[in-house]
Amino acid sequence: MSYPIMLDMTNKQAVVVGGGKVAERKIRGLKEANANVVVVAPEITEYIQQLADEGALVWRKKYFSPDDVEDAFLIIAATNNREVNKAVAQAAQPYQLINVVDTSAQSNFYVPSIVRRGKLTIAVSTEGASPTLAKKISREIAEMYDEDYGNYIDFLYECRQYILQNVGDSHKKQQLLQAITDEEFRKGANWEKEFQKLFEQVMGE
Ligand SMILES: C[C@@]1(CC(=O)O)C2=NC(=C\c3[nH]c(c(CCC(=O)O)c3CC(=O)O)Cc3[nH]c(c(CC(=O)O)c3CCC(=O)O)/C=C3\N/C(=C\2)[C@@H](CCC(=O)O)[C@]3(C)CC(=O)O)/[C@H]1CCC(=O)O
Ligand SMILES: NC(=O)c1ccc[n+]([C@@H]2O[C@H](COP(=O)([O-])OP(=O)(O)OC[C@H]3O[C@@H](n4cnc5c(N)ncnc54)[C@H](O)[C@@H]3O)[C@@H](O)[C@H]2O)c1
Repeated sequence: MSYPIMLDMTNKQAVVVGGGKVAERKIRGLKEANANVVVVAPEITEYIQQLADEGALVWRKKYFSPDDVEDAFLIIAATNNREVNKAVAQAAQPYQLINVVDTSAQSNFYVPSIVRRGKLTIAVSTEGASPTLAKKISREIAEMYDEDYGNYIDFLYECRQYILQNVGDSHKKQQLLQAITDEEFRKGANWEKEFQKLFEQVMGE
């Protein structure tokens, strides 16, 4: 059984070996998470080229060599050559995060299928058993949580900060934190106003 975590990749170096369509998908995810991306490949897709042109990533136009991953926090081996991918895995130190896209046994993490709604991230993984099913399930979940959830989560964040700062009584704190996540509350037309009402009510009790 794997241990699921959310990684803060801000300003951390991610080295992606290979520049094809699988590498591209991983790079999209890494860029979304503000990683410093380095791509090592003799050839890259149009999209990766575009990012390189914009200076949004560093392209080392070359075949892989072990020194490419020396400074990496996270490594993805995504070439179409199993032997090269294996060499990348072997170059990784035990303390580096490594994902080999064609041999999960050489990886120490999998990339899940995700749904994002602002600060809400839902990750689905089958631990490599069926990436297709993981994708299917995450598409089903995407239907359940519409785009507006992003705004709602931002609002919850603000509310929670306010509650933590202003409410000492742990029971009332709990009551408020619970109430703002009620389905009924979320469906309300004016969250701010409803929260104010709720706050006064609970604090007045
Ligand atoms: C979720 C997602 C995330 C992402 O990549 O961003 C992801 N694969 C996705 C799609 C996808 N991958 C494949 C197909 C074609 C159909 C099929 O074969 O089923 C499709 C479907 C499609 O493309 O539509 C083929 C495939 N994938 C792997 C192998 C090798 C192997 O199994 O050994 C092969 C066979 C290669 C071959 O021989 O051709 C391995 C892995 N793929 C994983 C992740 C990790 C485990 C995920 C999990 O926990 O289940 C793992 C172990 C390693 C890793 O890459 O981290 C992403 C969906 C993104 C989305 O939501 O849109
Ligand atoms: N994990 C996944 O989600 C997933 C999904 C589909 C396929 N795959 C596997 O991923 C592999 C890659 O698929 P793809 O469609 O991206 O392939 P692709 O042919 O589009 O791209 C291969 C890339 O590897 C580069 N490359 C080849 N030799 C290299 C070397 N020695 N050093 C550096 N770069 C090198 C090429 O220049 C190219 O950019 C496939 O072999 C397949 O087994 C994984």
